[in-house]
Amino acid sequence: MSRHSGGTGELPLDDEIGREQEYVSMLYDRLDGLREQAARRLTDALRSTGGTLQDRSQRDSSVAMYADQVEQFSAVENGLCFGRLDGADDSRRYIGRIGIFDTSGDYDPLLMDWRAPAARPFYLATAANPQGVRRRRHLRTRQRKVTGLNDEVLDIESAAPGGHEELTGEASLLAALNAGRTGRMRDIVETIQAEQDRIIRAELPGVMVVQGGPGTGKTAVALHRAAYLLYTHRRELSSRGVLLVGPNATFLRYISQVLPTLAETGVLLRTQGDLFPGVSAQRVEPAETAALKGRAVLAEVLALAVRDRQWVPDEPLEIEVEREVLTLDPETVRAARDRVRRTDRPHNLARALFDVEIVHALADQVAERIGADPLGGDNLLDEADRAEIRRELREETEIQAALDRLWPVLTPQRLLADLYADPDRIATAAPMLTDDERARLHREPGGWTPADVPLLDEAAELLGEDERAAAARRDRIRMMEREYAEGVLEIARGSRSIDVEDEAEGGEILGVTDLIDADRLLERQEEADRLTTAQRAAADRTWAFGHVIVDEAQELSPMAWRLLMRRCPSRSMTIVGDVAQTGALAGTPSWADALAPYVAQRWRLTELTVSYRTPAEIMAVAADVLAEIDPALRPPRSVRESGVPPWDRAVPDEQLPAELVSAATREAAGLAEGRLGVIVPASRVDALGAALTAALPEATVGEHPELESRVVVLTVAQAKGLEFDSVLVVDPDRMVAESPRGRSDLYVALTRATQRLGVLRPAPAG
Ligand SMILES: Nc1ncnc2c1ncn2[C@@H]1O[C@H](COP(=O)(O)OP(=O)(O)OP(=O)(O)O)[C@@H](O)[C@H]1O
Repeated sequence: MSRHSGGTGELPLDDEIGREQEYVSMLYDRLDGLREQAARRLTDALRSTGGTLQDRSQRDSSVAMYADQVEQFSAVENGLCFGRLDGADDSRRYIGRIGIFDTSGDYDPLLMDWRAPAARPFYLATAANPQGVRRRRHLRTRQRKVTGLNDEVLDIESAAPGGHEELTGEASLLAALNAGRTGRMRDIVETIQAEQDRIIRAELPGVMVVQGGPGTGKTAVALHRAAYLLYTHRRELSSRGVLLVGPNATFLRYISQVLPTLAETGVLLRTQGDLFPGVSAQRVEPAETAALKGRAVLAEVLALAVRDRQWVPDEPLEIEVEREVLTLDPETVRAARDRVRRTDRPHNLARALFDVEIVHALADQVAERIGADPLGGDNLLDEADRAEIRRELREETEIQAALDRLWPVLTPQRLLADLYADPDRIATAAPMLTDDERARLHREPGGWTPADVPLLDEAAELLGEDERAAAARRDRIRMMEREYAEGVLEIARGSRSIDVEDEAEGGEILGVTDLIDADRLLERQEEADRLTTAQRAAADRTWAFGHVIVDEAQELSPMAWRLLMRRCPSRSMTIVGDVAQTGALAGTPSWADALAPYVAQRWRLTELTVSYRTPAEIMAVAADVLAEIDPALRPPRSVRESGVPPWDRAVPDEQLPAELVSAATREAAGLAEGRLGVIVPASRVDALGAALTAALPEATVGEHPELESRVVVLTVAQAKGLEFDSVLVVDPDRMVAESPRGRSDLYVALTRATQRLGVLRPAPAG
């Protein structure tokens, strides 16, 4: 029989586990009850028809609410309850993923949401500062079964000898850190540490930067903060939404499970490449080109590119209208253009003013001609006649065609594609760039890169939204509404499985999805705002989020910052990253530089100092590389040692693929569970990836590698933010040589392992 740590001397462990099992089983019964109730209410709301507009709108919000609840109650199934706090006053509070109340009695909390203020001592209480807590208990569960306990008694005498006072729930923490990785990030709700808790629960307004070395839990903290903010500021944030931006699609897949298991589905996860609705930026370009496009000067280039489209012809422009020729001379066009420009309206919205100016000038010509007094007196036409002429001219296709040439209404995509495609346009728009830089911008149309997205956004601001853009937005919303309606029905269908023992009810629930399909649900809900906030925000470029969280924020270029700041006019932001890990050439080596244009000095810096991922032995290797990046930088302190020294071996280059295969085979075989990451220079990923996948069927490589495979081959850019139990870093010198920020890349590569690290390098020739 095992004993629980920090033994209490009260009951034998098995009895204690038995008691906790009774309580936990009761909580699961309640959870089932809540889920069934929500599923039943969802079914009823879906089935009911008719009523006034207000009834229908109310029903639509009920459908959304109950669908959400069913999802949330299902998502918290694993680890529903993970802790207990015993107070010095003999009170007892159970802590879990959601709050559950005793609805049959006094509404006492049976389970307290980890985000509630009363749950906070679970993360902060220490023996030195027990905050009214006598004992903190971590409960370990597998599915619905309690499998173990860890107790900490919070008084100085009973504190476990050799324990780290600064760690809360040390035994549970170390168990979590040493567990095999699955290829998906897990939440850390059971073992959040005090320095992390302070960041998670920091106040909502303002810009907070979280700087921390590799493995200090920045991503975990960012995700838990999103969940905390939505819980604590629900009313404020539920209508404006929370946006979380990550570095690439692989990373977003890696973290995608975390928020649902915290019962939060309302956060929009996006990469920079997805931040312009309607564009999916998949095209690849050289790092130097991306860096150039990220520079702030591109905002000026785009402004000039827009002005360049406001054309003044060199020669008079002749327009034939009903067999008569009207002439627009350059001076008239220039004067009209200058007057319109002075209004400072975005280009597309200013077009109407330009039309008025030009039509006026043309109408004057017509009036001169047809209204001239043959006797030499004043013109015979009055203002009403002239207005009629203007109205008629405006309808003429020839005139509209001329206006389209002089001041074309443009989409951001059109503007940018035309600019890139034409060296003359680039020359006019970018006089401040060098010849080489201008040459870099030139390219044929065909898809967008992530670095184009902030430029499209900038262009959209300069152009303004015209009718076509508004129509495209409505189409996107319509499409998402359909997906949403299908999602709701899927939840209704899925929720039936909870009811399998209740045949009659189960039959009824199934009946609903037979009765109504997504199209009808969509039609029925025509009048209401049916989409979740996150969905509406995703379709709308001009959406202003209530809070924006950026992970790996050191990678953002100045142009990307401009885009993000537009999405968050309230400047309520959490910016998470590590300037020592900056890989992108346009990324930031300084938070102050990146933020100064938007908030000047009004941002606060918080730091995470302990690495939970990287064991001390591996951190020592990475520390040497960090010192080469900047001798003033200090690596985070590792929370544990793995007892396994990292190895470093040089082999002749021609033998490197074979050596790598055998090292990977060995490492993979040594993993009881967990994952092996093989991180290689970008220029070698194809060849080494092919060698590994040929030899190891469980290996995967590619643009979006399958992270759940046991062996994953990736470049540093792909490995950013990820982790593996064991890591092989291949050809580190080439990694460093491949980019001006190569040392930061190597630092990232060396800090991805939770247990073991091997370095394989080609031996110097001769
Ligand atoms: N309090 C904690 N309890 C349990 N695990 C934790 C805790 N804090 C961090 N971890 C674990 O440490 C690992 C690293 O966390 P995370 O990926 O958030 O670090 P990071 O600072 O974002 O790293 P990087 O800069 O390398 O991307 C993850 O496996 C995470 O679950």
